[in-house]
Amino acid sequence: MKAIGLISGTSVDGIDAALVEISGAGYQIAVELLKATTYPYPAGLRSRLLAVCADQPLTMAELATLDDAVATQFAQAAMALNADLATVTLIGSHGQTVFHRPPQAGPQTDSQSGAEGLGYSLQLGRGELIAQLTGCPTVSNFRIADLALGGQGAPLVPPVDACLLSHPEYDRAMQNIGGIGNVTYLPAWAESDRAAAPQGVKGWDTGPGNALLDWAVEHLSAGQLTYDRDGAWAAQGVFSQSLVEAWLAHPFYSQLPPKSTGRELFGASYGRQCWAQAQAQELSPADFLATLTELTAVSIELSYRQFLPQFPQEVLIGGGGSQNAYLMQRLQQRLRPATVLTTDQAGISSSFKEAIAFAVLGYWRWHQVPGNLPSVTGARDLTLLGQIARV
Ligand SMILES: Nc1ncnc2c1ncn2[C@@H]1O[C@H](COP(=O)(O)OP(=O)(O)OP(=O)(O)O)[C@@H](O)[C@H]1O
Ligand SMILES: CC(=O)N[C@H]1[C@@H]2OC[C@@H](O2)[C@@H](O)[C@@H]1O[C@H](C)C(=O)O
Repeated sequence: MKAIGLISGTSVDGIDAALVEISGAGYQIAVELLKATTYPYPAGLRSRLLAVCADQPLTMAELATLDDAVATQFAQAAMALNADLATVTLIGSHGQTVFHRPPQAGPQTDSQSGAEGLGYSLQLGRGELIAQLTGCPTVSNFRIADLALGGQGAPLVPPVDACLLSHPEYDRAMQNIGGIGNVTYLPAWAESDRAAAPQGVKGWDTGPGNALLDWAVEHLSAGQLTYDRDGAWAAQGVFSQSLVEAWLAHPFYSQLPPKSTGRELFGASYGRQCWAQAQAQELSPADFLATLTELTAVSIELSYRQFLPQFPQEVLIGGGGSQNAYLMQRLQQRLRPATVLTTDQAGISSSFKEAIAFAVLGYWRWHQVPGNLPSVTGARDLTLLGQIARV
C-alpha cells in the first residue's frame, strides 16, 4: 500500500513528509521511498511553537488555534508531495511535540493526579483535521498508549530501525541526531528469524543533538541564522574540555535506560546557562559552538560505553546532524574503532528516516500490529500505537 509519513521533530524546523510503498506483514516488511519533501513552518508559527516549548503560557483557546494551525501545515506538507492522494491508503502523522514528561521514578509529586508517576507527551496537529483536509485516513497520537502502560512513549522509531537497518551478521547502532539525539542498538538479525519480533533491541535518548547548537547559533547571530551549516562556525573554534566535563555531570547522562528527554531539559533555558558559563571562561562564539558540538559527540560515546550490551562495529548516523561535517568528524574520532557511516550508506535516507518510520508505524496500526518495543520504552506490554481518524 501507499502511505505517507509526517513528522516535525524537536528542532521545529519544518515538516518532513515521505510517500512510501509498504508491503509485507509484521516485521517482515519492505519499504520503498517514492517521494519526500520538507515543508518549512511559516516563521511566525515556528517561533510561537518554540516559545510554547520553552514554557510560554497559553490559554486553552490559543492551544486550540495552535493545534489546528499545526494540523493545517501537516496537511499541506502531505499535499506538497504532489502525489495522487486518492491512491494513498493512510497517513501516519507524528505531529509536533510541545511537551514531553518522561515517567517519574518514586512517589508522584502531584497528589491531585491518580496516575502515579506516568509520563505525558503532547503532540499538536490533530489527525481528524489532517484526515479531513487531505481526504486520507490519518493515524496520529502515537505516544500515548505506550505512556499509559508506564513506558517512556519515546523513542518509537527503534522497531522500524530494526526492520530497515538490522544487519544479518553483525551488530549495529543507529544514532539519530535531530534536536535530541537517540540511539537504537540493533543486534544481528537474520532474515530467517524475522517472523517474530526482534530480540535484544535497545534504544533511548542520548541527550542533546542539535537543539542546543541551533539555539546558540540563533542567539549568537541575533536571529540571522537558525543552524550551523555543515558545522562550519564550530569548526573555527576550539572546544573547552573542562566545560564539556562540567556539563556531563548533568544527571540525565548517568540515568539508566529506558530514558527519554526533550527541550524541557535541553532547550533555550539550559542553552542560556551554558552560554553564561562559556562567557565566564571567555570563550568566543566559535569556541562555544565547538564545545556544544563536543557535548553532543561525547554524550553519545559515553552513552554507548555505559549502556550498550557491547560496543557496536558500525554506527549509522541519521537526522540533520549527519549533515554537520564537523560533528561527523568528532563522532568518527570519539566512536573509534566503530565505523561511522550515515544511514544513506545503508540504503535509508538520513533526512527522511523518521517520516518513513511514521508511515510504517501507521501501517502497523492499520494492520493491528503492536508498534512499541517494551525493551526500549519500558512499557509493561506491547500495544497498538496511534488513533485512526477516518474520512
Ligand atoms: N547541512 C547541515 N549542517 C549542519 N546541521 C544541519 C544541516 N542540515 C540540518 N542540520 C541540523 O539538523 C537539524 C534538523 O534535524 P532533524 O530534521 O533530524 O531534526 P528533528 O527531526 O526536528 O529532531 P528530532 O529527531 O529530535 O525529533 C537542524 O535544526 C540543524 O541543526
Ligand atoms: C517526545 C518526542 O517527540 N521525542 C522525540 C525526540 O526527538 C528525538 C528523540 O527525542 C526521540 O525520542 C523522539 O523522536 C523520535 C521520532 C522517536 O520517537 O523515535
